[in-house]
Amino acid sequence: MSSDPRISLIKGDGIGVDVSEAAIVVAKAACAKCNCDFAIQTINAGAEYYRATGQDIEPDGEEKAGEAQAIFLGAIGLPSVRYPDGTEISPHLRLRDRYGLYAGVRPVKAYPNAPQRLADPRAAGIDMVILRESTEGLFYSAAVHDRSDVVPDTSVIDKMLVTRDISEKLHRFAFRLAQKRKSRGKAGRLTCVDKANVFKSMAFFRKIFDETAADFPDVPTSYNYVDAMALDLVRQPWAFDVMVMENIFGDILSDLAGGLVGGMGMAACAEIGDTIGLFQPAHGSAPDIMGQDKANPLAAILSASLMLDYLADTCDLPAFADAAGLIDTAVEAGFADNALRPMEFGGDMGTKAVTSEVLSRVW
Ligand SMILES: NC(=O)c1ccc[n+]([C@@H]2O[C@H](COP(=O)([O-])OP(=O)(O)OC[C@H]3O[C@@H](n4cnc5c(N)ncnc54)[C@H](O)[C@@H]3O)[C@@H](O)[C@H]2O)c1
Ligand SMILES: CC(C)[C@H](C(=O)O)[C@@H](O)C(=O)O
Ligand SMILES: [Mg+2]
Repeated sequence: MSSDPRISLIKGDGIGVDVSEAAIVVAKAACAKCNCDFAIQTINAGAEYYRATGQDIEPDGEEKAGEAQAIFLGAIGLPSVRYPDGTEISPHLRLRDRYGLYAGVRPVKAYPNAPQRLADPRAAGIDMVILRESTEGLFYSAAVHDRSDVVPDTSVIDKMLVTRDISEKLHRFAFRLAQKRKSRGKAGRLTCVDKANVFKSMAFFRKIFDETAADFPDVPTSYNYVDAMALDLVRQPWAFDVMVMENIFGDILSDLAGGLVGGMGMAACAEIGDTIGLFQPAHGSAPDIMGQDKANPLAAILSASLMLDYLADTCDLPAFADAAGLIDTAVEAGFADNALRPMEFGGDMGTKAVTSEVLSRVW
C-alpha cells in the first residue's frame, strides 16, 4: 500500500466542482515535479447531493473525510436548496466543528497587474492574513450545537460563544503566524479585531489575547474594533499584517479583503485544527456564473498550495513545501508577466485557460 498522504476531496456545488478539479490538477503536477504525490478519496456532499438524496453528505462521509491527512473542498451551497429551518446546506460547518478546525487562515495579497480597487499606489503592497476563528463565535448556533432557541414566528436567537480553550489556541496560532511571517521578511504584526466595547464575549476574547501576548513580547500588537477595521481595510489595508478575530467578523471581512485584491477568486483559505486541516477557496458556488467556464480558479489553486505546505509540515515531507513553492511562484510570475488575466477582473481567461497557464508554469 502506498505511503503517500491521502486527501479527502469534496467538490461540492456550482463552480466548486470546476475550481477544485483545477486545483487538484495543478497540485498533482507540482508534486510530480518535486517527486512527491498524494492519494485522493472523493466524498459526495453539498446542495445538489441533498436535493438528490435528502442527505447533505454521503453515509459516513464526515467520518471518512477525517481519515485523510487533509480535506480539500470546492464550495458548498445553492440558495435554492435549504434545510427545513430555512438555512442553506452546510455540512462543512459540521466538519469544522467535528475536527476542531478553529484557525481559519485567509491570506490577502495584491498581485502585480491584478486590479487594485484602491487608487493609492501603496495598495500594491497589500499582503496580510485574516485569521478567523472558525468553530464558535456567532457560528456556535449554526453548526450542530443549538437549533432549539426558536419560537416559531415570534423570536429566533443565535448565540455568540467564546471559550477560553479555543481562544487561547487561536491567539497562540496568531502570534506564531506573526512570528513566522516576520521570519519570512513580512511585517510580523498582530491586530486583535473585536467589539470589546459592547459585547462581554468580545471583552473576554481581548482579555485572552492580552494574556497570550505576554508570552510573545517580540510581536507588536494593536487593537481595532471591527467596525473601524472595516474602515481601515478600505482606508489603509497596507498597514496591517495578521488580524485575529471572531468567526462572523472574519467571514465578513475576508470577503471585503478579497474584494480589495481583485475578488473572491483570489481568496484562499486554510482551516486548521489539531489533527487535520481543511482547505478551500473562501468563495461560494457562484450560481451567477456556474457552468460557464468563467470562475477564477486561483483561490482554489492557492488553497491547494496551502494544503501542500500543511502536508509538508504535518507529514514531515519537505518535497510538498517545494511543490507549494512552485505553485506560488507560478501565480506570482504569471501575474507579473500579465499572462494571468482572469475573466473575474474583466480579462479574457476563463477557468480552463487560467488553469492551463498556471500548469504550464509549474511544469
Ligand atoms: N465555503 C463555501 O462553501 C461557501 C462560501 C460562500 C458561499 N457559499 C454558498 O455559495 C452560494 C453562493 O453564495 P454567494 O453568491 O453569496 O457567494 P459567492 O462567493 O459564491 O459569490 C459572490 C460573488 O463573487 C463571484 N465569485 C465568487 N467566486 C468567484 C470566482 N472563483 N471567480 C469569479 N467570480 C467569483 C460570484 O460570481 C458572485 O458574484 C450560496 O449558496 C452560499 O451559501 C459557500
Ligand atoms: C457558506 C458559509 C457556511 C461559509 C461560512 O460562513 O463560513 C462561507 O461564507 C465561508 O466564508 O467559508
Ligand atoms: Mg464567507
